[in-house]
Amino acid sequence: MDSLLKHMVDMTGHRDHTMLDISVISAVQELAGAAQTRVFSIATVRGQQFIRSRAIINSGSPARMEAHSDHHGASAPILVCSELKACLARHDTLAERIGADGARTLWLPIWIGDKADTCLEIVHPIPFSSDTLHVIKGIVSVYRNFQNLLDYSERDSLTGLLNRKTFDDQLAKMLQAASHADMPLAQERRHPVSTEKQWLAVIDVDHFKLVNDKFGHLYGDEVLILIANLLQSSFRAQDRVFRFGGEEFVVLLRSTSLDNARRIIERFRSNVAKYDFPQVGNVTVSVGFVSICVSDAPVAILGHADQALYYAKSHGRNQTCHYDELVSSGLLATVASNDTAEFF
Ligand SMILES: Nc1nc2c(ncn2[C@@H]2O[C@H](COP(=O)(O)OP(=O)(O)OP(=O)(O)O)[C@@H](O)[C@H]2O)c(=O)[nH]1
Repeated sequence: MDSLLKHMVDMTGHRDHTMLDISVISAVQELAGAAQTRVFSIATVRGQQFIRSRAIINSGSPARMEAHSDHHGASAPILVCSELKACLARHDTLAERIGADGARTLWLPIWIGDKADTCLEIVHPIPFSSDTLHVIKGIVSVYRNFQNLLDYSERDSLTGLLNRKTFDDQLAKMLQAASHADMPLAQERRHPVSTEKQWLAVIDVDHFKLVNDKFGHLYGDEVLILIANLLQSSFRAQDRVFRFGGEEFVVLLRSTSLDNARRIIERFRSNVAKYDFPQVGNVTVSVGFVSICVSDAPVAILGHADQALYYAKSHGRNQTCHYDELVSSGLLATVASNDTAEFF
């Protein structure tokens, strides 16, 4: 019982999804005496379900995060766990596979509302006793509630998008991980190591004050919600969309080429321009984007994207501008300061 309480205190002491994952698999592993415990994400891409391992613990070893770049490998079609696929289709909470040697693999999807995008997997050489199963289910319930709470604190209440604080955390983590690992971030702006990079786009609704003034704040709010929906449907599952504040949004685009980044951003911009907003009619957005360099400070990366956005705003709006192109064509100037570049 002491051990269970210790794990509960540990799990609920975290303010971070990764640490919560690590503590839940450590708790399950110890309390169930499992051979292996894993937590993975379940994502649907073009109608197909995939699983992606997030953290794992093997008997006798410490728990660890599953390190992988955001784009390549690491995902497996859910068909490798056919029992889990069937369980998800039934909206059920438990699936089991019995191996030829009698070993059990247990899957416990974490349902939040009618969505399960996280699952625990426990491998055990023999069947679990009903008491152990009861404890595991209890841990899963605490994990689900706490994940729900963390999710709530990371999101903007109007649009449901990730909020500014989450953006700050995720960009800092992305830069930190890239500086320790061989991730496809540009090392230096003039010498990219790969044609695939991470990108940051800042999006601002054009003349949004006019929408509020003419139609009122409720219609203004509805426009923001509909733009958030268009953002989520226009970008890919591995990209991250944030509401930065007011009528400004930020997208982190993962591992793609300049041409792809531009095409995806332009697809979104034109989706907004074509959309018939109830009552309000036509709304447009301007976008500034930049490649993320591991050597740049977050404030400099945002500053560059903002400069490109400002250029788009002051040259007609309803357009996408790429920071590096503006600089190389002489339309924006940079001044080298101590360790970053600044603009005037
Ligand atoms: N309805 C609504 N309005 C908001 C919200 N947050 C910020 N705003 C409004 O967004 C407007 C932003 O106006 P400005 O910064 O002047 O920019 P703009 O009118 O979009 O003009 P440009 O950016 O130059 O195209 C202000 O009127 C804010 O009150 C919100 O959550 N809901």
